[in-house]
Amino acid sequence: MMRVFVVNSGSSSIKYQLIDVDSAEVVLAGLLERLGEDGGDAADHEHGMRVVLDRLGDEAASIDAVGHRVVHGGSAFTEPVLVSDDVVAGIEAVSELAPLHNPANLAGIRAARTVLHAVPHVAVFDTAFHQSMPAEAYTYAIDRAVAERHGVRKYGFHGTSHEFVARGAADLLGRPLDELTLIVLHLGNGASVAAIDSGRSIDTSMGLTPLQGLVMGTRSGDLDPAVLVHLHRVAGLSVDELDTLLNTRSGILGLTGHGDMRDVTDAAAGGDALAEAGLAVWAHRIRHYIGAYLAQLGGLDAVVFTAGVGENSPALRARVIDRLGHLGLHVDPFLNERAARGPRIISPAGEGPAVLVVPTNEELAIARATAALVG
Ligand SMILES: Nc1ncnc2c1ncn2[C@@H]1O[C@H](COP(=O)(O)OP(=O)(O)O)[C@@H](O)[C@H]1O
Ligand SMILES: CC(=O)OP(=O)(O)O
Ligand SMILES: [Mg+2]
Repeated sequence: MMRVFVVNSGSSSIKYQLIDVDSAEVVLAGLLERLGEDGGDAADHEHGMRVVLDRLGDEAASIDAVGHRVVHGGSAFTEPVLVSDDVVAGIEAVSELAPLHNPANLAGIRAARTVLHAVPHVAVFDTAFHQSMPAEAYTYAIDRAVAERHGVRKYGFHGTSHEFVARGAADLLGRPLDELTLIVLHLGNGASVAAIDSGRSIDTSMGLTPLQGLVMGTRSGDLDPAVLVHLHRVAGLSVDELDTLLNTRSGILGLTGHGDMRDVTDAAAGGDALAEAGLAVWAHRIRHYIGAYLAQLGGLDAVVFTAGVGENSPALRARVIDRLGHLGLHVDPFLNERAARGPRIISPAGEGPAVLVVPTNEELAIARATAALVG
């Protein structure tokens, strides 16, 4: 029986779960917030880890290994690794590619290694699953020397989720993963699409950073890169202001004034024209990627919805799929709308690709990867 303590460390929070890997049981889960702020749960990540261990009480002694979510692994990390001083240095080396995420992930790793020094630690990367993309998919068409010098290419994120969900889709369809072509829509606060051929990612919508691709809660996703130059020149926005605009004041929030998809769907249902227009842009972008990835895959067995929005909103799933009947994609209103939680098929039986809902579980996937590595 192996127990893995899973840590998802953000800049001001630590999310954690203690998971019994064999039974997939979550023994304990929690969240520390507002680290470093007045009245927050702890002064810094190391104090935070000590607070977490206090909360675990007697269960702390049962931890066999620690699994850490690391958002950016650059090109160096193609699978989960045992954390060593060299690995910490390697993660640090790619941190400038993910300034919003990696420094916080590293703070969590350092704190946890100090406080839980007797057990092995494993880093599991969001980027790893997408390292199978071919060069034509990950290459940006800019000067090669500039791109190579600065590590500028598409990396892709949410890989732990895309891989977990692809396996779940194969189980649900009762077919081997290596015979399937899948388009996975991870629609949470951050959102991305992956084209998966025979269990391998061949393209994905996020890029150098988690800003590219779909319209997200607060992130713009795709735009003409000249928008940045234009706003700098005509509006005088600085680099930091542009960064903040695109990452925190754009996306659904920027279009509708609401950051939470539940509020947007409520507002649209109540006749709010901006909410309706925002959802139209959101769905248009998703359909754009479904069409592109159908072409790249050369065939399609299933479209799979996952994460907060994808798992919980029948109305938004229908909004995406209802205009894709010409591709053979349909949702059955009864199957789509019925209250259910587990993996399920929501398309009518018959011809054409299936449409599925497969709940993601990044923490369980990290726990399993950690257990597999420390054996
Ligand atoms: N019933 C629902 N209808 C629409 N959106 C929902 C529903 N339930 C959850 N969501 C949305 O899911 C998003 C959060 O998804 P989640 O995968 O938990 O994100 P993250 O892990 O990136 O924080 C929020 O925007 C929330 O509004
Ligand atoms: C990589 C990323 O966008 O993660 P999240 O969805 O947790 O913001
Ligand atoms: Mg998420």
